[in-house]
Amino acid sequence: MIRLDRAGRTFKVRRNVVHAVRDLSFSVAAGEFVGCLGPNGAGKSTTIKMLCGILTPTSGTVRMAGLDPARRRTTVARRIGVVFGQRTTLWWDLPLLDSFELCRHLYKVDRGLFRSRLDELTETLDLGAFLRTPVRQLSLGQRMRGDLAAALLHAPDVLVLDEPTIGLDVVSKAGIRDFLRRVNTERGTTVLLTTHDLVDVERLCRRVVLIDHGRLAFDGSLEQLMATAPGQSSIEDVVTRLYTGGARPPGDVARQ
Ligand SMILES: Nc1ncnc2c1ncn2[C@@H]1O[C@H](COP(=O)(O)OP(=O)(O)OP(=O)(O)O)[C@@H](O)[C@H]1O
Repeated sequence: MIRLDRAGRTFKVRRNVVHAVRDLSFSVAAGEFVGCLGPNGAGKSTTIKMLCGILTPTSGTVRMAGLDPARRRTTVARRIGVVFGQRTTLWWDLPLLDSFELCRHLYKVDRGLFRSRLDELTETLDLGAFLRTPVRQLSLGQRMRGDLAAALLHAPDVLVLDEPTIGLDVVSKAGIRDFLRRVNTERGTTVLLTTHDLVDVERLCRRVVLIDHGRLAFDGSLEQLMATAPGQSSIEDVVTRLYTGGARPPGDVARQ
């Protein structure tokens, strides 16, 4: 469903080249729930942006549902749902319901299907009390639930999540995790989740890919991840060890 083959992305910053992602290869099969980990500046968001077609790789190839996201952006957009936890995709001044209606138009979702999906999402994400509230007046937790609903209204095959639990309290996080688990197990939606919250990973992901300095540093099951540091009992200790293993400054910068 998702495939990166030696994908790379550089950015020119004045006279420097930043290698945000380099030689990155991994794939995600239909129905998997995969966690994408990495320290700050590792290249996770850049990877996600390439998968969504927001950024074009400067080397290698990226495929989403067999399609090149940069060339087939509209088709790919209909197959995927995306949530950027740090930035809403909803219309700030509009009531949540109007944002959903705009999504319906953008994704050309049949009115009857939209109604039934909206009813289902309203119930499972408990949106009823604030459907008519402008997005700018929503709390972070309410807004995140709204963003998740917007990402799923067109029933995508793949859900790509960039830090969807950032800033949420423990109860809100638990609710979102429960919802995501159900989306994956009951609907069979493929999920790629980037997060710094290791509880998200422990509770949701059967497999983990770890990116460090733009490169793949680990790809395996949660059990295999834990086995990389025998004697460490918590995932936090294991991941800290992996992050600090070959520590280099973030954002590997090479002089041109
Ligand atoms: N548009 C851009 N222009 C220049 N450099 C960029 C750009 N976007 C990302 N970078 C750089 O690429 C590297 C990877 O950034 P990216 O946002 O992908 O990391 P990340 O793993 O998502 O980090 P975080 O966990 O902090 O969100 C960083 O060094 C960052 O500064």
